[in-house]
Amino acid sequence: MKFPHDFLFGAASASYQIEGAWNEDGKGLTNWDVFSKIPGKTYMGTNGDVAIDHYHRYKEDIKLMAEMGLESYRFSISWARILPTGDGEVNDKGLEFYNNVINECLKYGIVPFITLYHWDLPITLEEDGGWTNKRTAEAFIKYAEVCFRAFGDRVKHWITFNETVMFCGLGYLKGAHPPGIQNDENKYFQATHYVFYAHAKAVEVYKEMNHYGEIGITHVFLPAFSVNDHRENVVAARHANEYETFWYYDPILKGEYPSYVVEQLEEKGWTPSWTEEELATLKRNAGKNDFIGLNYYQPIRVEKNNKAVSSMEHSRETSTLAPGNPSFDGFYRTVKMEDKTYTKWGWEISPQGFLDGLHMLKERYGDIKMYVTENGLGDEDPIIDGEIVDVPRIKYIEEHLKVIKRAIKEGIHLKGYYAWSVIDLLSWLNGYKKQYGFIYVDQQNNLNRKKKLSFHWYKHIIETRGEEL
Ligand SMILES: C[C@@]1(C(=O)O)OC[C@H]2O[C@@H](O)[C@H](O)[C@@H](O)[C@H]2O1
Repeated sequence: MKFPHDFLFGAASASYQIEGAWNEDGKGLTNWDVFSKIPGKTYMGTNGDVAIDHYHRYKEDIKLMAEMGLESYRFSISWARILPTGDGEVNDKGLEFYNNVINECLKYGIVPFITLYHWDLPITLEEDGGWTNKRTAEAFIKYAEVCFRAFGDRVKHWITFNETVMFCGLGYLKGAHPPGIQNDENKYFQATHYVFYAHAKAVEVYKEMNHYGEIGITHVFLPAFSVNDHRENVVAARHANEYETFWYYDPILKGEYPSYVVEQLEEKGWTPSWTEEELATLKRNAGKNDFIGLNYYQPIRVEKNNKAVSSMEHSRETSTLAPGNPSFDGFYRTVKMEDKTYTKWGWEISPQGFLDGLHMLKERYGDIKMYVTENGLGDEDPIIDGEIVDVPRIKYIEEHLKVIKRAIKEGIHLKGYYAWSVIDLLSWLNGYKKQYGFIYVDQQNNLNRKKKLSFHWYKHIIETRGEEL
């Protein structure tokens, strides 16, 4: 059986991780331009000043995507290219660049799927409190409207935010992302709320424009499962799902926060300073979401944490989602299990965990349309006789596509798959060591591009619409 005719086979990237040209053509400074240059913050001091120079080589890259037969390309817009000071004047050169990228995609019949925010925030807003300041939410709504007006005639698929839990969690709890704050639960929850508020307002603005496209948000999908059937561990898994999944999906799809978490925030004094108008905005717009994007890499296996946890000291290493760490509130800890398989970065490889998680989402949220907006294997790809033989990545994606096909058969409303990543790119915390792409970029040789084995495999899967999977 083939994948449905309207299922999109895609691949993804993000502006800071591929573009470079960090200070060209009127682009403003971002939080990552500054944070990545603080000694010790990134792996081997890597940063996105050049990245893989996609800003100058986008035509070559999109031509390669077309050769792969890619049906859709998910990429993000750098806010600071459009509004260099975050909420001031529009930069026409920024509009020009993304118009060129969109038009290049359409030239090959590749459907552009745009993420408005993939972590690179104009520094003026970061320095004014970032997502803990409502000004940033208001600025995002202005930025989104500028993009809808400039590109909305050709772009019909919009994601507002990528992985809120990552830029808020790593920004205010673990300190591994800007603004580099550790253990500030009040700021963390406040920031997530203003992001959800900004999302709801952007949905409202988009729908009022009658562009007849679709809009949603992308979250990390990290379904939690108990390590065994002991009651305290089952409770721990429920706690993890409430904080890591329902806190993110409920305000979007239900228009209200999960009561389990709200009650505990009140007890702990972590309740965001939200207003009735903001809460009403979430409620009013929940039903207008067209889809939810899932970035699935792994499930988590959890058990109750019974060790006292003082204020935790975090590092880049404890921030890469490998198992073995306690949750921010100390309630549970993730566990590496003997009978599971893991990537070199300690992420469990579990297509079954994805399928089980999808059914959990359907049970809670009904028949909402979903896209897999990221899935892929971070690896150090073997090079044999000059060829990049990334067989592990082929096997990883193959197994997840098989499960996606099965999920569709089981009634899960999945409409597309975007491999992370279309091309090797800069990882925020792993530099260029952790590769994800179908296309290799030679960091030692003029950033030359080269098709990997997986490029040819994915081309075949797309051509045959995955019939053999
Ligand atoms: C932490 C990490 C990684 O480097 O492995 O997870 C997978 C992937 O998720 C994406 O949303 C990030 O933009 C991209 O950089 C990657 O980030």
